[in-house]
Amino acid sequence: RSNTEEEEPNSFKMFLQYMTRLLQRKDTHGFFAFPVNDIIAPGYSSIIQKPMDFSTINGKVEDEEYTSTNEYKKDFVLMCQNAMIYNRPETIYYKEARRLLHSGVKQLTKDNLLLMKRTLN
Ligand SMILES: CC(=O)c1cc(-c2ccccn2)c2ncccn12
Repeated sequence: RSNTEEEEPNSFKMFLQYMTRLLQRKDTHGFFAFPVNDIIAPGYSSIIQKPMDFSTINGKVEDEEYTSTNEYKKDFVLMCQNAMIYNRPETIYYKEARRLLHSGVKQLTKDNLLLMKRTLN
């Protein structure tokens, strides 16, 4: 390659950035855009051991902390499950998390990922 890896964004990174855009579009209220804080969610930091949100996921993609789609998928599922642990089932946060989880996991299935990779190359 003419220039070094650092200068040319690698295709895996671009793939994860594309996937995150697709998933984040489903979060229409933006509830999952930033870390949940204890002011809007009392006691959150003592109930949820491993918080996760899209801004953190985007940061990890940027810093190339994901070496596989499985690691990436784990953080997405963690983000949704946290919301289904902290929030009661009748809340909009719980319902949005469940919807996001189901549609996101479907999008991250093996064959869809393969399809996505093919179309991006
Ligand atoms: C994701 C989540 O659990 C969440 C996001 C939010 C949220 C996120 C942005 C704006 C307003 N609320 C929230 N508020 C109270 C309790 C829980 N939450």
